[in-house]
Amino acid sequence: MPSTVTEMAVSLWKNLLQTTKERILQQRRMSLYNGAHGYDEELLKKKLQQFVGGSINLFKEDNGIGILTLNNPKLMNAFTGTMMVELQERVTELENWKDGKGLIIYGAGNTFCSGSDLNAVKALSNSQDGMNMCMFMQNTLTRLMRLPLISVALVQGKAVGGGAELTTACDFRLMTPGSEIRFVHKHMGLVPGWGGAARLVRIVGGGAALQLLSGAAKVDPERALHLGLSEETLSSSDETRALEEAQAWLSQYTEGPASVIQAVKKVVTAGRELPVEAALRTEKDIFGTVWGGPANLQALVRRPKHK
Ligand SMILES: CC[C@H](C(=O)O)C(=O)SCCNC(=O)CCNC(=O)[C@H](O)C(C)(C)COP(=O)(O)OP(=O)(O)OC[C@H]1O[C@@H](n2cnc3c(N)ncnc32)[C@H](O)[C@@H]1OP(=O)(O)O
Repeated sequence: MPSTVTEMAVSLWKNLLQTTKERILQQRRMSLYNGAHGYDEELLKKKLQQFVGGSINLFKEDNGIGILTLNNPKLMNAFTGTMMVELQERVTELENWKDGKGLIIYGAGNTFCSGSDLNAVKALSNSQDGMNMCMFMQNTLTRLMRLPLISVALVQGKAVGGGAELTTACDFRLMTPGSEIRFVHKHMGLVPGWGGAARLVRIVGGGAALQLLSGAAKVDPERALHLGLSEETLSSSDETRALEEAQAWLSQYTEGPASVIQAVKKVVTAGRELPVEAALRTEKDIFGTVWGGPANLQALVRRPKHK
């Protein structure tokens, strides 16, 4: 039990900080869909587990950058059922990564991802399974988008269908020479269902999104840059070199303590997603987690000049 007034104040402040952190974490994890939407996640997961193959691998580097690999190169890294479930597991792992600052998503074998595995999709083509898969992937990709990490999709080769949608769940896209992003859904008699349309409109605007979806056009690095869909065209399309380039690009934004980088991403997420008053209140809460924190106190001692 705290005895002095100072100890009580410190204990109160710690409790407040903890509650704020828990509330922010809870908001981030909150799923878009649950039982109230007719969504039965456990049932869907059982079905997805029947479509095996490939893997989603996560390597957490000491510098706070996570490397997430879509690994099913035989099928151009198409998402099998087990890969969908694994992606959800990796996102949970990333949500709990205290030292994380950044994330790079890329595909094995010099290509990004060709969407969902058409073999699985065929077997799940009834409307209830389709809706459940759509809700499952929207939940996962929304959580991915809201991770307190600065995320980059490294697009080599092709990002097609659901693969194109996945790139839009990242904060940034970097493309290698000769690569393409293509929303082919129209040619499959579909529209995006993994949240890709909603996110694309926010990235490139309504007009350009309409053109890309209705034209199912191949977007090369030059057009992607022009549209603001990609940040930069890397110089190498070699897997190892492109990954090094992407890491170097990302490091300019991830330098500094994890607590501060994570707070930066959280205020931007709030600004992107919430009405302005709610975003301001969230910003205040997040500010409270860094104000008077170790990085802030050290900076006050150092008194750096920002010339
Ligand atoms: C909401 C998401 C949405 C949904 O399903 O609901 C989607 O994701 S829709 C989009 C689904 N994806 C596709 O329709 C892609 C179909 N594939 C292709 O167009 C091409 O394969 C392409 C452009 C990705 C790559 O072409 P490339 O010439 O470079 O390679 P191959 O065609 O020879 O492909 C090698 C090998 O991979 C198999 N493959 C590729 N993508 C898929 C896929 N999505 N599912 C299953 N299998 C896939 C392809 O059939 C080849 O295998 P093979 O045994 O040699 O025929």
